[in-house]
Amino acid sequence: MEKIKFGCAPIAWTNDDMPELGAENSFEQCISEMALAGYEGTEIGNKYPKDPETLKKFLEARNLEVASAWFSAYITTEDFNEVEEAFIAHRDFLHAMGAKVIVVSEQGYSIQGQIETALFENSPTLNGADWKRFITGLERLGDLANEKDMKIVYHHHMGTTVQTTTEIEQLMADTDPDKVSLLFDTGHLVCSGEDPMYILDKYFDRIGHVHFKDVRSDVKAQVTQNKDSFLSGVKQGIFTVPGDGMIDFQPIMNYLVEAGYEGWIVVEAEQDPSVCNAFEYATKAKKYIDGLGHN
Ligand SMILES: O=C1C[C@@H](O)[C@H](O)[C@@H](O)C1=O
Ligand SMILES: [Co+2]
Repeated sequence: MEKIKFGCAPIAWTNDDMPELGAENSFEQCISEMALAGYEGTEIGNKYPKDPETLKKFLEARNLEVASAWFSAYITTEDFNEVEEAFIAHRDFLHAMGAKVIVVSEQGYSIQGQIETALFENSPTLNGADWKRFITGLERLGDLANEKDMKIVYHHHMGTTVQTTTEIEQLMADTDPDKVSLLFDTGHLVCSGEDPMYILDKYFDRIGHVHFKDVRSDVKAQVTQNKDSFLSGVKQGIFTVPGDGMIDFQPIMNYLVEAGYEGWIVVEAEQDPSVCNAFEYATKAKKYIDGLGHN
């Protein structure tokens, strides 16, 4: 792995959590615009070809690599054999695409997809037995990733069982660093009211993947006050690209560079592309990031 590489997530073109957002944007438009905006890699969206050879053809023509892709785990609520089977298929696809890390998020009890559930009041907490089941299952997924010389990077996320600093600390304390790494997502930390520099400094050695997402403070206040859901918040524009919201990315980038981070930084800013054009915002984000200094 050579130092830092910059990728972009397709969620700004078409949102897989709400496919009506950006339904008009095609897969080819999405990857062509990412490449044109100056990115070297992409994560994977639902419109991407499922066959690795076909996908490689499209990406190689645009000089894009696959950084990773999200896996929704239901360790706490579903039969683990099924979780494992789905994970192996996902792992093998990413391995064939040359990715080194697998984004994992536990979605058992998650309120992330519930359009009517107030985001800032209903984040789930696991009881002791569920937490133990979660940790055991997650480490098993880590073993499966290691079989292919890959690692899982756990995505802390609004409205899920691992959202807050305390929950991240618990997860890090209870898992083997050789089996479970951390994904550092600036947008989710700040949206939740956490201090991203604290997490970055404390867990730098465990961070294997980075999502750069910014937060609009006025929309966050509105979503909190109106008791809106995560999805409703996204539609209203709670997230945006780095440099367009309340987060100061300079100290974050300085830390990553000075500490010698090697891996992907993926710009991931889900918002309504009919309001905030995905290409325009991806370009603006890349310019902002380049202005911070890196590599
Ligand atoms: O990494 C992510 C993937 C999305 O599906 C999710 O909802 C988004 O907020 C995110 O950070
Ligand atoms: Co993310």
